[in-house]
Amino acid sequence: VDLSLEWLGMRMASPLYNASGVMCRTREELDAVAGSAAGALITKSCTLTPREGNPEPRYHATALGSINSMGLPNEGYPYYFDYAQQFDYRKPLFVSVSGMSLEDNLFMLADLRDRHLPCLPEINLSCPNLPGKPQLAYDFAATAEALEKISQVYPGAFGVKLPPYFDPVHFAQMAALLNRFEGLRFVTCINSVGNGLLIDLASETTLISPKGGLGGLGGDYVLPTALANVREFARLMPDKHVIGCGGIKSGAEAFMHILCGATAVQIGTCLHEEGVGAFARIQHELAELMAQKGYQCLADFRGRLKTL
Ligand SMILES: CC(C)(C)CCc1c(C(=O)O)[nH]c(=O)[nH]c1=O
Repeated sequence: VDLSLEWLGMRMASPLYNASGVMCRTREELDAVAGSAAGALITKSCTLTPREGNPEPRYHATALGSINSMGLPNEGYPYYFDYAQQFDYRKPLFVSVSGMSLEDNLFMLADLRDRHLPCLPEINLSCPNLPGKPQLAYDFAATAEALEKISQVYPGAFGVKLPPYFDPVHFAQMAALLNRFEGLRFVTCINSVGNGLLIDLASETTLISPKGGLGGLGGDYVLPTALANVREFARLMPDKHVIGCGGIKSGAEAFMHILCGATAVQIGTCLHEEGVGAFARIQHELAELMAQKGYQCLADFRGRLKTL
């Protein structure tokens, strides 16, 4: 069974890598992912200057997944761009960018452009918007304007990290918008399902501190939403790659994401809970599943989900 893939001029020995935000804030964490069975790695979303992030507890895992309101804790963009400068590129490296404003995003992307590095940016469209406005990716006009300016500043291939959508009209509007940008070569679906609330029954208290306990959901909680977003955007944007993220904890969910059209898949909650050993385990389970089904390579089943 062959788990390798080639896309956008990059070769990956395995379709699995980390979701931005997990196991990727420090160079030690990034090196652990790079030294694991992961096929690639991506950095924590960075901002212009270092950020402490929100007060703890800001992450909590349950039997069904996780909730987080980290608040973009990161070392500042030069830390990650310097990591990308010294990286050996034996596997692809992506840098996640999530400026606190469009100006910050443009400034960081111009710096990345001028470094002429082999890494590709994944621009986090869940980044904050103007006060009183929803996150950028839920404000279509603002997203269009941002992508226009980003495309002018950054000539190379780039991708975007999308929050989940839940309405067919939103899938259609977002895909039509994203299809206008040639330089936008991939979308990563999905970011955490926003503003959930989990409660500790004994203490009658929220599980995390920030935002009155509201936080982004990951894990089993989000698999159906992640699969729907991957399948809809892969269908609506046939010329772009879709990277699947959300609810992957075994070969089965990795298989399902690829069946929905994902080129590669990212692991978040499961990686946070299990550590980098999850990559080899999930990879083995995926290979087993493919062998049982008689598939030799990922292209044998990618995007082949059947409907009734
Ligand atoms: C939610 C933001 C803080 C605006 C962006 C960073 C981020 C975070 C975070 O740093 O809280 N958590 C997520 O699950 N997804 C994200 O994109």
